[in-house]
Amino acid sequence: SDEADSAGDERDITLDELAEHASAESCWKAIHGGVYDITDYVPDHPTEEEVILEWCGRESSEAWDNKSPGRPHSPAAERQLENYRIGRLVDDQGEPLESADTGELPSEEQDQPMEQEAAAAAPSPAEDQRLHRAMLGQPLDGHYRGVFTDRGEIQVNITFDLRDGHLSDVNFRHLAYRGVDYLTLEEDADLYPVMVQHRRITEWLEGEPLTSIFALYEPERVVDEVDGFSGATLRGAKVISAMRDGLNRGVYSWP
Ligand code: HEM
Repeated sequence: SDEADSAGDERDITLDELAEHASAESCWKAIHGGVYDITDYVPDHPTEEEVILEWCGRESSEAWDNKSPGRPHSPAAERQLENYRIGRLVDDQGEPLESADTGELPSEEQDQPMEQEAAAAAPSPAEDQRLHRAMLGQPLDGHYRGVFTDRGEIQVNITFDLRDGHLSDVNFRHLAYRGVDYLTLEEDADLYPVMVQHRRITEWLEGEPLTSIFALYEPERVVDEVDGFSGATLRGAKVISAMRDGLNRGVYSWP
């Protein structure tokens, strides 16, 4: 019967035999446990031939699953691939191999990358855009002023403009801590680098969406070390607080 014929066509193929078909004249690939003779398909593949030829004779599951990083081939491509199946990949003992590296079973293969992806995709608090939009609402375009005050001392007074939800002209009107006015520090002052770091914050925010202010909870994302002062010396939380104070007060003046 046909069924017996196609079952008979299914051969056990080792990595050594696979490796003998590594050219355009005879191009075999192993993908998730199957071996495919795609010699006739190569000219039809929708890329430069080199992209697909470099995998001839090799275990190619990684390449198949990542046309570009994270983008697998479509279900239509999978159906097409099955037309070229000639056997299954086995090790020297004749045991089926899911991929050349690990010999994992298909079910394990599928579970693991998804868990890893979910872990990698979970945003840190500084990255959670949905939460940030919920926290900020939809502020109007305009010019804003806000302050952060601690124990009676105004430490941060910041001004900024919003246009289409994006920041511009972010400036400190006042920046002080324990009686030291950072904005009037001389260049040779010990704390001058901290003022430089705060300036970098305002430069970094320029043109960014408003939600990006939350990145300042992790200031090392935003500023490098300056003369031995790390991002940790910055009080990003104060800047965030001052900006949110400005938003709460509402538009200070219209553009
Ligand atoms: C193993 C090495 C392979 C690599 C590195 C590779 C890479 C690519 C790339 C870069 C594209 C570009 C278009 C896009 O981004 O959608 C693509 C599309 C495509 N490839 Fe491959 N490919 C490989 C093998 C194959 C094989 C063996 C087949 C079928 C027998 C195939 C079928 C297709 C099809 C049908 C598309 C159109 C888009 C889709 O349906 O996903 N490819 N491939």
